[in-house]
Amino acid sequence: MGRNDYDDDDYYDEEEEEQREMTAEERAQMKSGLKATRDVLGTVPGLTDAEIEESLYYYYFDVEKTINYLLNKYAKSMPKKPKPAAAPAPKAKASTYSSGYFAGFFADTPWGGVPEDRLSKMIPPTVLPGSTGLLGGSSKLAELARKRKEAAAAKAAAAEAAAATEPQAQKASVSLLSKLSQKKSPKSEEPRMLKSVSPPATSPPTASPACPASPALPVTTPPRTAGPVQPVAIPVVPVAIPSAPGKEPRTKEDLDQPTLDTKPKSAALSPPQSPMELELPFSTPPAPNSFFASTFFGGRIALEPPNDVADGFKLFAAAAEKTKGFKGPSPDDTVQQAQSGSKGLNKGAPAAAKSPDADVKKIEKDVDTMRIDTAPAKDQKDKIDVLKAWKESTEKQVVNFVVVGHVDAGKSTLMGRLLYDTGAVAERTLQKFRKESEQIGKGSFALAWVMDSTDEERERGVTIDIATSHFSTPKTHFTILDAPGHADFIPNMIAGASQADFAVLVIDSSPNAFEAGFHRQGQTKEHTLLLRSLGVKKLVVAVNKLDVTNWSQDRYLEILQQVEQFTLNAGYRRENITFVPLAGLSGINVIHPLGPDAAALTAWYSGPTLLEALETATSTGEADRAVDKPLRLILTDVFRGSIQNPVSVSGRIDSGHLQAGDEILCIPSKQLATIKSLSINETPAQWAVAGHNVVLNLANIDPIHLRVGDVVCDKNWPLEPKERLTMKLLAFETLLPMSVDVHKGRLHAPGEVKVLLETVEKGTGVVSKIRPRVVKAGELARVGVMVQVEHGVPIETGDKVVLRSRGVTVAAGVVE
Ligand SMILES: Nc1nc2c(ncn2[C@@H]2O[C@H](COP(=O)(O)OP(=O)(O)OP(=O)(O)O)[C@@H](O)[C@H]2O)c(=O)[nH]1
Repeated sequence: MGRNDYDDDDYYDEEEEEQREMTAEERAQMKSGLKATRDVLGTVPGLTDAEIEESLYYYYFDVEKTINYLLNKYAKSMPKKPKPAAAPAPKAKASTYSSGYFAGFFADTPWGGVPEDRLSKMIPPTVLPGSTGLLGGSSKLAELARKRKEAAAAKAAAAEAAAATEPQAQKASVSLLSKLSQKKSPKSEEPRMLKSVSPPATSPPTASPACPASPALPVTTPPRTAGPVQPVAIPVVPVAIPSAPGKEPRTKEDLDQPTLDTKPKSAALSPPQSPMELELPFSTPPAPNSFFASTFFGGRIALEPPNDVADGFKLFAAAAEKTKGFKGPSPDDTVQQAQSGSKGLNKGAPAAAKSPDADVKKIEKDVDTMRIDTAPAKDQKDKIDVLKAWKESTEKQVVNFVVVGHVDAGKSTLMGRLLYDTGAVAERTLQKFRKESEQIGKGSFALAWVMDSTDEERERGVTIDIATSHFSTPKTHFTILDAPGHADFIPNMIAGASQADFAVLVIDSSPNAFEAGFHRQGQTKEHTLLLRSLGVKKLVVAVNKLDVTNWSQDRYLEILQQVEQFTLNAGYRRENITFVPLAGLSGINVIHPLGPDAAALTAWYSGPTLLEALETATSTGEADRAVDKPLRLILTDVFRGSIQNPVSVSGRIDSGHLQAGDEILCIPSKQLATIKSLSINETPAQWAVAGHNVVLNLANIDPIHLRVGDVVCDKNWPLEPKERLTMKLLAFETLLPMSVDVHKGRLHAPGEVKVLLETVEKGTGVVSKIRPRVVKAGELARVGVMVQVEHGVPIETGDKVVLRSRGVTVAAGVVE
């Protein structure tokens, strides 16, 4: 067995673990942890240093968890006034994840090397009230969210008024959380975070650190009376769009709050404002910087190592959770379920999902239909030489791109403009939206509505999937991938990015807006980095809203320099990045550079328009396509095309090619099917190659064998479904043996990080530690992941996979 292999018994050896000597690093951690714990707890009768050390060891030197545990254990003997827990968290030791740490992880990714002055503070995408747009909610969604928010606020106000007049009624209606906020007795001022998680019932158990005996977190239990919020306990519900109504967006100060803050977070303890919040025991609390963000920026600002108090809560949450899977649906499961349950999604749900009480006539009809659902596979001699046909083809090339950027950067408006100016949207439609948007005093959103209006997704009320819009030029058929919605942002983005040839990064150049999107709580950097780690190599950077700066060349260059430096450090090659100054609202330099209004721009700019940049990114994209590799197509939908086509599937061909009459293999069901006919972007076709978005009408297969996320492949080059994956990955968060969601494009499966095989040194690839107990954020490692899906998942060597846990991206890497 190779050193990277693992099997069912491959857990840590408890005895061996207990007997082994501590390393120098561990001894140092022990020393600083002991001091930090004592600093917070002070002298507690009966609490010895040995016990603190034992607890620290058990909790992987995590000070916060240790304190949590000891506080609970010695609650009774604690002095009345414990040391203010709001005191600054024990200073993390200097991070080893300095800039340049990640160099070499992605072959062409010079991670790090970010100059000091460019170091920035990043946060996960913020849920801003009413925020809208691509990868962040459409304008219509914003409207929906706003209305919901208003309704919720009105309801809350009414409840408050009623409560003021009738205390008894208040008592009955007020939620547990509001009770908590009312009980702000001195006692409740005790360090709440410290009490947030129940430690093991007795003394630190001697169970294997890999399989802590601590109980699983009470996933569904509401907080106890004096208990704090449990940020990790509740799955994200996609419809819980706004943060606490009326609450200001998070400030930098919020984010800088030490975790040991004794003050209850107002978002967590304020009375619920809506029925949704009554269900959820907390509003999204201000989160500390994610390690994902910290990892990439190598900054001093947020790079506490995992044993630091500030991140200990998260680590404890992960460790305390049973490694045998989530107790209920994982956050990403919740998102997926919400998506699947939405009206209209997966129009043709597999027959297996139908009720057994289906109408007999319907069954007969289906049987009849199945009779025509047979198609002979083509003889070899009838086959088209697809590669030859493709090379000789004068057909338009087909290209997908995903649009990202900070909230309000103007993504929807810009894409609306593109659709309108290229003729994909009729003048009449725009007029209609102008009128409608003006009626609600938001005339400037008309173009953004164009973007939303082109897809039936918005008809469903909530955009629940990746929406697509199309436009064409004489040479190219473009598909815009739009994955709106905040709560399900990352899974959708993973799916969107996995289908994209390149990305358009939209930047708001107006004063302070660029800085907000790029430096502070902005999403610009996080989007860009996540895209890169998902394999997107090309960027078109749209420096938008330059009209606001009077087409200032200086402003354009200032932005260009900063973004260029950042993207190069993030692993993009200079030749794959194109900057375009423009204004989506007026349309200057989107597809037309000229005109009287453009004089201020053309005075100093003679580069490409946005459309030209898209075409250029496209042509370089062709070379990347694996047209002559084995066929791989991940299903994005399974549906009933028509009576003649009872089983249809859609997706983008990742590699290889296919043609009508081909016999294909569906994985993981391992069922063969025949392609009766196909279409590319709704146009009937005889063949298709990598990069094409196709609908395949299948014969000789029961739809019960087909699921979204399955892979269609060449029967002669089958893909073996895997239950165990060995991954080389970059950890964005502390990684332990823990439950995770495994994402590859649309594929989404529950799994478990089963064994940490080794950590690997940057650049050199030399193994730095075998069987580490944890992989810290920022470390490169090889890990074994077990997928908890019958028959395994269609993932193969070389695939890029993202691991998420409790709605947070914890690692991304390549399957070995
Ligand atoms: N002056 C000016 N304003 C613009 C331009 N493009 C967009 N805007 C305005 O910026 C605001 C936000 O535009 P959206 O297109 O909704 O931005 P978005 O990035 O899609 O927003 P989210 O979906 O919230 O992320 C709207 O009021 C637009 O009218 C532009 O080129 N110039």
